[in-house]
Amino acid sequence: MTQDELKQAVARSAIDYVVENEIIGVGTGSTANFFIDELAKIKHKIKGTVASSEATAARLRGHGIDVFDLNDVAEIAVYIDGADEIDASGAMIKGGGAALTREKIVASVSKQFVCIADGSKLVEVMGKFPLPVEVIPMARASVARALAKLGGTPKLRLKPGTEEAFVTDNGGYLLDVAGLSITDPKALEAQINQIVGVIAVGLFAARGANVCLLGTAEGVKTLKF
Ligand SMILES: O=C[C@H](O)[C@H](O)[C@H](O)COP(=O)(O)O
Repeated sequence: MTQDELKQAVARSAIDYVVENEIIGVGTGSTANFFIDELAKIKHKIKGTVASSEATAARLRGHGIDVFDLNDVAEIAVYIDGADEIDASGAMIKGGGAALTREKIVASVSKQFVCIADGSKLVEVMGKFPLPVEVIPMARASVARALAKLGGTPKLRLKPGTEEAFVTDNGGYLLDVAGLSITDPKALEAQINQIVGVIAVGLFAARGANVCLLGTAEGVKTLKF
């Protein structure tokens, strides 16, 4: 099976976690896109969605699915999203698709977090995938120095094919931090949150996944945390 087929399989399985007549939080990225396409088939069964990025909002609306502003929503039944890495405790690295801050906000108000990923995303120790950190542009260099002190090698994310900084939906910059071996994700998340100028870190440990649907050649495996 190709990686896309594995992603499609978990996206299909995630439909079982959609709560009828409720608001669904929707993530960002290639796996989340497959989920959106599946959600479109049962759109009449849900109240609507909250999106974690402009790209996701556009794809949802393109399917005729209602997208609410989070400020108009009191509660989200379930948040469904991909991950760049996930460990055995349900902690994740996210933000490869640049949406980490809004993803973290939507996840924080959701009763359940269902992570959908192909099997290659499950790792023993996270950190091989560079950890994305969203920063206020003027603090790019000072935050980079603080991250280097934690043992990482931060690199400013650029717009593909240019020398210009990539700008997020929130007007932030992204530092992708390589070389970390994340043995205590909760502690590192708390430490990075303390750095002045950080908007959000793509480490989802304090609020990790409740369930992970993992696409493997033997079928979709369900991990519960
Ligand atoms: O910002 C993007 C998100 O955190 C994605 O969920 C993550 O990058 C995984 O993306 P994909 O499903 O494309 O591998």
